[in-house]
Amino acid sequence: MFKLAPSLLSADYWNLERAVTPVVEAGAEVLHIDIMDGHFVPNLTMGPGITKALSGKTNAILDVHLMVTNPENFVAPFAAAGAHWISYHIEAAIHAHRVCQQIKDAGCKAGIAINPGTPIAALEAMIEHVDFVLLMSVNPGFGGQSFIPSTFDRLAQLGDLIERSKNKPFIEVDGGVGPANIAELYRAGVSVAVAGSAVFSRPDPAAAVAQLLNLVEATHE
Ligand SMILES: O=C(CO)[C@H](O)[C@H](O)COP(=O)(O)O
Repeated sequence: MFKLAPSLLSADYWNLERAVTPVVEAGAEVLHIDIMDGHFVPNLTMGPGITKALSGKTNAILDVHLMVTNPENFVAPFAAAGAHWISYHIEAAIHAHRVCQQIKDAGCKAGIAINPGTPIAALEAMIEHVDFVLLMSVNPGFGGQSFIPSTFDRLAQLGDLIERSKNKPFIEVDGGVGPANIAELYRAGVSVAVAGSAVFSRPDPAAAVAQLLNLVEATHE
């Protein structure tokens, strides 16, 4: 089942409740929470406090994307704060297998994220272990960037890798997702699409969610 994951990076931090409630009511089942450390990526965002503030206040899945070095230091605090899914970067994890196990032991789904410049083959050893792959379709660090078209080739490569694997992680795509590409991404095997500016920078975020979900739904007609 396809899920839309609005990214809080583009939400109104002044009143998160007012930002989040209508998009969840409009059908967004996942809230994507971007954690940036100013080191792995050149930007700073939030810590576990925001995740904790949302935990128990919404039915949405809390999807924490760690764009940090030393991800092993941040699994426990985000799991304790109420994260349901936690992803970390293959480029940042020296002990990728250990981090995956930490996430699962904490009771969360484990995702491995990969940057546009990293070969898909880098995921080979982890594909048997993770619950999902977070394929970046922009270079991480900022919202509102343009979707990188070669993501579609990479989706095909990732699909082949998953096909050869006994484990079947789902695919989440993040960056530059909007009305122009969401249906094609779904057809290419994406189960969860992150959308920041295409939801929260629109005048009516709930209507934007409905439009994006309808575009996916229309592929079944
Ligand atoms: O991880 C991210 C940036 O690193 C964001 O989740 C992503 O960029 C979403 O924003 P937009 O949909 O505006 O591209």
